[in-house]
Amino acid sequence: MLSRFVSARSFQALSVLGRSFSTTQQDSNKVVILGASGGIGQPLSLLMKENKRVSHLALYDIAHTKGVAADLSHIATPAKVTGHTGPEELSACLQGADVVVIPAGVPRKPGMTRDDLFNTNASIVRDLSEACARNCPEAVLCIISNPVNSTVPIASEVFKKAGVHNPDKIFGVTTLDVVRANTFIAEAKNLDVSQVNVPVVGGHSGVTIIPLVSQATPAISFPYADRGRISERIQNAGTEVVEAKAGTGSATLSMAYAGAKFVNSMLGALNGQQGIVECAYVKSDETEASYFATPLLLGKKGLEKNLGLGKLLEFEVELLKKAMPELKANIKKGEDFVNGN
Ligand SMILES: NC(=O)c1ccc[n+]([C@@H]2O[C@H](COP(=O)([O-])OP(=O)(O)OC[C@H]3O[C@@H](n4cnc5c(N)ncnc54)[C@H](O)[C@@H]3O)[C@@H](O)[C@H]2O)c1
Ligand SMILES: O=C(O)C[C@H](O)C(=O)O
Repeated sequence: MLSRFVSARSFQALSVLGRSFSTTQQDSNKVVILGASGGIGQPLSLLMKENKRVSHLALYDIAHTKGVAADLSHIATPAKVTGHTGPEELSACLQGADVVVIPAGVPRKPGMTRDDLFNTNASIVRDLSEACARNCPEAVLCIISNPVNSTVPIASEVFKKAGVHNPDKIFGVTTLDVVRANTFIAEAKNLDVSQVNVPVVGGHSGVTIIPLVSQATPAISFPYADRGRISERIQNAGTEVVEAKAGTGSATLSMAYAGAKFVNSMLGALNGQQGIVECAYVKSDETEASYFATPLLLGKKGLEKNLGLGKLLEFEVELLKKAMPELKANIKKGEDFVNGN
């Protein structure tokens, strides 16, 4: 009940903010983007440059960052933009950060799973997390790099090793799953998409993505077969984009939109806005998986209250059961990677 109530309020707050996710208020926040020259990094940086909550936008990548920063710096919005290239410029980029967003790493090609990215992206996220733990241990981390089911545990283990772990400040960004669920369900039911909010829980890969259509706002229902079809489409939406892009990458523009939405919510909460709820993948006691996405009430210190799973339909309980083995294996793989097991 609380979850419904808070979700609806947060949804109204976001509606008021409008589609650019900017506010009329000028806050003083440093946002860092690691992987800023990439397919997600560039449009996400553009959206962050437009956000009035951002006073300093610091962009880091191993290549092309100076050009992206110079380009964005000409936009007539208040955020100061700095560009940082290569490991020797990483510490300066991170110092004083309030929020660090990580879209660094390789994307999928057709035929690959997100777990197939582990070999390349695990060490990228580990090394960037080590730099965060050293330079901005108090910052909120928003991890986009796949496989999210494993990269979030990797970052947490790195922070634990450094003695600075705060589970309320490490988030796997699963907002794109919610954005897709809202879009597909609004289309199917001929609703105004700006009024639709569908929680998506679990992880961020295939069967671990669990849309909770029974908890949608406004309340909707589907016949059993349609419920199965729409849930599968939400679970496979990333693959739909990977196949349409035919070897040139995965979702970038919709991910930038989703990332900007999540970071704007986070900045709002960190700066004292109340009642902000987003689904994200965090350290969790809600299920037998030690990391799990659920609706979260955000606050001045990051995660304020996990709003949990709520009441599930039998259909959703079955989805949850199917997700567990893959999710638990992905989490263990990430933890073992850092701890050398
Ligand atoms: N969480 C989600 O919902 C979601 C959605 C879409 C994509 N993704 C993931 O986001 C990641 C990035 O996707 P993309 O399309 O932007 O890829 P991309 O290849 O276009 O961009 C990645 C960027 O990361 C940079 N990079 C590589 N190693 C780095 C390092 N050590 N430090 C800093 N930067 C580094 C590259 O130079 C490049 O600019 C992928 O892993 C993809 O699977 C996640
Ligand atoms: O599908 C991918 O590989 C990228 C991302 O996780 C997505 O959901 O679009």
